[in-house]
Amino acid sequence: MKVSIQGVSKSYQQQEVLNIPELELESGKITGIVGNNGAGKTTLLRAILDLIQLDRGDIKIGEWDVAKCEDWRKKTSAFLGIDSVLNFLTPEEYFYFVGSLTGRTEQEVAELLAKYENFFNDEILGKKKKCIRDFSSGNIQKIGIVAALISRPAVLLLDEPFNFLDPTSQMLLQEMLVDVNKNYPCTVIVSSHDITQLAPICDRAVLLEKGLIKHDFQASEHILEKLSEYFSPGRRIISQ
Ligand SMILES: Nc1ncnc2c1ncn2[C@@H]1O[C@H](COP(=O)(O)OP(=O)(O)OP(=O)(O)O)[C@@H](O)[C@H]1O
Repeated sequence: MKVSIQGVSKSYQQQEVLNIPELELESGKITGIVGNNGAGKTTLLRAILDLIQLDRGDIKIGEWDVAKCEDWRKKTSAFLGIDSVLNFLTPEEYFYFVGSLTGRTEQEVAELLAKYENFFNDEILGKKKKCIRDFSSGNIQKIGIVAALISRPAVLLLDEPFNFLDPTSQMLLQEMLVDVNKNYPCTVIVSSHDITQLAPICDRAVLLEKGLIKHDFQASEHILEKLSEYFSPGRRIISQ
């Protein structure tokens, strides 16, 4: 399912933080959203999820205008950081709750969780009454990411999913994203500063700078090399 962005603008205190005349994120691709601090990555993801009111513009998921209907929500999942996880629940309670929202039985959720056993590394499930807030940041991150995968969405948005994860878990997450993208199939939109983890799995990387699309790299253009060049400290000094 594609995501279409048309004539979008958002300002805070008269400062425009997002201005995207046109952007289409193709169905079934993995798109990376990259940019320096404050570039507008989270704002873009929140706008796609209709969590902020735009000053102008339209965003569609499939044929659904996200601001005008709710149907797209059944096909869309997101992880927007560890603060967005219901941390007073145990992991199991949270997974079954999220599953119930999309009509999954406990058996279906349990089967899906078994698929992520390796990612959980025996740290998440079966911890009795331990609430999510008492887990480490990396493990809360894992809980939030897997919860977003439970509905097997047609569109998946992840904000900084590699944060807090150990190197093995980062590699497993790469495999998980490629798996959902190819096998379900799912349009994956990932914002991250971690270009070494992100670039190898991306079909495309949209680079934001001060709310504008500065570059739009395709996989054939050696995304990691281009991004490494863009983010090199030397370049920032030269351009100042
Ligand atoms: N609710 C808000 N009120 C005021 N300004 C905001 C608000 N939300 C975002 N901004 C501003 O919008 C700009 C873009 O923020 P955003 O969080 O989208 O950037 P980002 O690319 O995700 O940054 P980072 O990499 O640091 O997480 C920033 O200047 C930020 O201060």
